[in-house]
Amino acid sequence: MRTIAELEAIARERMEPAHYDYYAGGAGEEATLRANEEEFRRRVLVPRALRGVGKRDLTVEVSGSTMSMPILVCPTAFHRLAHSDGELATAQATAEAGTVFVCSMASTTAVEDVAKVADVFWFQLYPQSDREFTEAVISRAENASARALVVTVDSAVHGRRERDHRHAFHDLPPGLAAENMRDATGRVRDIEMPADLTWDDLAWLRETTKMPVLLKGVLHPEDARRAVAAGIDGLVVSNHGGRQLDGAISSLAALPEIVSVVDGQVPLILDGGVRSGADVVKALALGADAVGVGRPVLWGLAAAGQEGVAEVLERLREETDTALGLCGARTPGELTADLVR
Ligand SMILES: Cc1cc2nc3c(=O)[nH]c(=O)nc-3n(C[C@H](O)[C@H](O)[C@H](O)COP(=O)(O)O)c2cc1C
Ligand SMILES: O=C(O)C(=O)c1ccccc1
Repeated sequence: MRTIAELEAIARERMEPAHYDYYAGGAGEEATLRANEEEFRRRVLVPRALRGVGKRDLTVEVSGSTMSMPILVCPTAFHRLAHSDGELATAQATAEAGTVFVCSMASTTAVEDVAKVADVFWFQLYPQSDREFTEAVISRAENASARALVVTVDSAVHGRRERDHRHAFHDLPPGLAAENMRDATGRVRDIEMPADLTWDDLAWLRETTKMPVLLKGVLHPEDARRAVAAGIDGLVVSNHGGRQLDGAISSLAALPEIVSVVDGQVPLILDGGVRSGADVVKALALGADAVGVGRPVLWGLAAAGQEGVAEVLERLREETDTALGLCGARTPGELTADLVR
């Protein structure tokens, strides 16, 4: 079984440089991109002995979806840049791993096709200024039986990504399109970053769907408090993998204050920089209910399609199981903050 770093090296060789850099890169000087991983290195685990952990059980339930491990696949755009099977390969490997695939609004495969291979999947949304169109996209996801709606709120404007400017990467190659952005006439719309969106729109969004609604990209504890007050069903603590505000706090550093305000009222998912089972255990011990992985899955996909995604997820599962046992826990729920320094 290859390491994530080995799969990334293969992905880098196989991909167009512009596409590799689109995946790998972050905003600005990429300080936040680096900080996500660095914060995991800075924190260490203090393992526990003689706890009789027996056989571990990694299963968790988040927002009504059961996952075989506390790791889900983050929404990431344009999987067909990595591999011709695109999101179908990712969704199928994730379903076979027994966890949740979050389908990006910017997927190069229609959500209806993702639904054919994924039993339990969620859908990520950038609300568009055209409410009718936004409602149509939500209906498509809901009719395709997506189990939750993840509304990304860290993207009022597009982050400045220097690598994309350097390569002049703006458009998908011919033949690929953001398939969830087709309107009734079949025309593909550009995805707008929702600059005018406010908490008022959220109330509207909340009423347009029966799916649980999670907010993705919350870092300020006051926003977490507001989201809970607004009846939001869950939060993803995230800085978008360092791709939006360079200089933003790392997601792991932001977690403890959010855990403290949310106080167990809604589930918390953390993403950004999770690269090992020990990272998963650190995030859970500090109060996340599950973590998301973005780039590692893309490296697996680019290196070896569905098999590569399966490899990444199985490695993370085994490492998480090992780290959990060595920390003296039988289940994710048994992890406590005192295990992290
Ligand atoms: C290539 C790429 C595309 C992404 N596209 C989306 C997207 O369409 N919607 C979204 O909410 N987040 C998107 N993200 C952010 C991820 O959901 C996630 O927050 C981030 O990748 C987690 O960090 P990690 O890559 O270090 O695991 C994207 C990230 C990457 C790397
Ligand atoms: O690249 C991204 O991080 C992202 O979220 C996005 C947003 C709009 C279209 C495609 C991807």
